[in-house]
Amino acid sequence: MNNETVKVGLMGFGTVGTGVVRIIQGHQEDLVKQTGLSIQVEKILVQNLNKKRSLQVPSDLLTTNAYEILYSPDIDVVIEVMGGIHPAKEYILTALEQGKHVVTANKDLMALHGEEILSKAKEKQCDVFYEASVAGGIPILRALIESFSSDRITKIMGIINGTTNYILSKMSQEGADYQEALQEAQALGYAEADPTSDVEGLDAARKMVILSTLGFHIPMKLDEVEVKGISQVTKEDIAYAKKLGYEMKLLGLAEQNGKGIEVSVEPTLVHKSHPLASVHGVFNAIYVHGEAVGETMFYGPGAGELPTATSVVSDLVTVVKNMKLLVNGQGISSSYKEKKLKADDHKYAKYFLRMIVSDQPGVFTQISQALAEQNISLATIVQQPHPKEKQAEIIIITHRAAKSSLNQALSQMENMAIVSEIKSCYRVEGGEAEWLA
Ligand SMILES: NC(=O)C1=CN([C@@H]2O[C@H](COP(=O)(O)OP(=O)(O)OC[C@H]3O[C@@H](n4cnc5c(N)ncnc54)[C@H](OP(=O)(O)O)[C@@H]3O)[C@@H](O)[C@H]2O)C=CC1
Ligand SMILES: N[C@@H](CC=O)C(=O)O
Ligand code: NA
Repeated sequence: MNNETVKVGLMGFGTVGTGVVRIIQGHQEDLVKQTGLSIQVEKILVQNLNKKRSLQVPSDLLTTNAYEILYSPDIDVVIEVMGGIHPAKEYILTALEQGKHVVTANKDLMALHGEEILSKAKEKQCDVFYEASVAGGIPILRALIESFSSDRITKIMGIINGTTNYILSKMSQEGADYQEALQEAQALGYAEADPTSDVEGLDAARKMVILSTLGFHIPMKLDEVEVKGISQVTKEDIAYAKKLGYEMKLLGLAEQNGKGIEVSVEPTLVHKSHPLASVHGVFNAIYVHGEAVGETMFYGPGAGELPTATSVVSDLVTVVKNMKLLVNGQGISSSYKEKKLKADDHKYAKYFLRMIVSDQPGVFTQISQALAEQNISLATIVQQPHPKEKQAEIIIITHRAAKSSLNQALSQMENMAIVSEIKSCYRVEGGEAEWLA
């Protein structure tokens, strides 16, 4: 940094990188007013110098040589928006080793190697901020770190993947086809380079690692998150959910009580009276419950060029303000609480079950009995006709039950002669079950 300009090395010039350059250029006057310094993009790392780009920049700004950024004495801050683990991790660690501050949107990396990166930053008295990594444009990480620092958070529940919310909304509202909706999300720049991580829930799981680590002050690990994606969700499931007054959402859930902590990502039926049910398209929302504050909710765009870049550039502004105050690296807090994961018999939820059974007397009784034996009581049980002769479809919504009990009841029902197939089983949040109209 000279007295007037902070120089930035941008690693990645795709969806988010392009937005970062647009915002730094377009909002320069405000940035100068807020920080007292001008911000200049000095170099941009890309893979392919000849690629056609939606934003033109002088050709000497682009490079394929990361060292021109990492070892440049002029560059103060590195913004990593390339994605992936390698070489992004090595680049970030090198940047910190060189005393450069880092802003990243990389949840894959922060979920897996966040501890190592933050501890290197602390050692080097550098900042590392990653607001864009969770829920693109929503300022949720800063809210957890700063705004809730006086409270004890008990539950974080969120729609934190824009791609899957876009797909589920299109399927629910327009009856769109799964593949068609996924392709649209890809064309809009919402999906990851490999969209499997979006649709199989891994992207959301990585974000839940970040949210639960910051919210509960524990070192959460990715393999401790139970993950189920949306690729098995059918149009029938979505239609039944709607009939019963629910929306199908891919929900991330992190909950803690005296029995421990549970963190999961799974398709969930959210009752229409719950604020998360009205979050559609690429929008994300995170519901946070704190012992003192009670219920709060944060809503906004979860992906896309400018929303995500807004978070990146706001992190950059914080770095620059810290540089002026000489306090870089001082705000990094470590996980100081003991982590205890809940066993399945302490994980409670309501469930939606759909199964194909023989259409004969006594079926309801046998199914209800299998559930009652596991101490699971029913809120709703409905029989629907099934196109196959002598078969019927049963839809159940349970009251709150332990996960271990539900699993036992499911395996018992699977072995019953009257049950041909258990089609689906989803967690249910909010509302009371209603009868099918
Ligand atoms: N897209 C979104 O809405 C959001 C994305 N994120 C995260 O932001 C990051 C960036 O995402 P996004 O902008 O969508 O990704 P893109 O695929 O659009 O862009 C990636 C950019 O990085 C460059 N790049 C990739 N690998 C290398 C490498 N090894 N060496 C040099 N350059 C490389 C590419 O170069 P080239 O252009 O030459 O191919 C490209 O410019 C990811 O971590 C993503 O998870 C977070 C929130 C929202
Ligand atoms: N692929 C992600 C992008 C933002 O993190 C999503 O769809 O939410
Ligand atoms: Na965010």
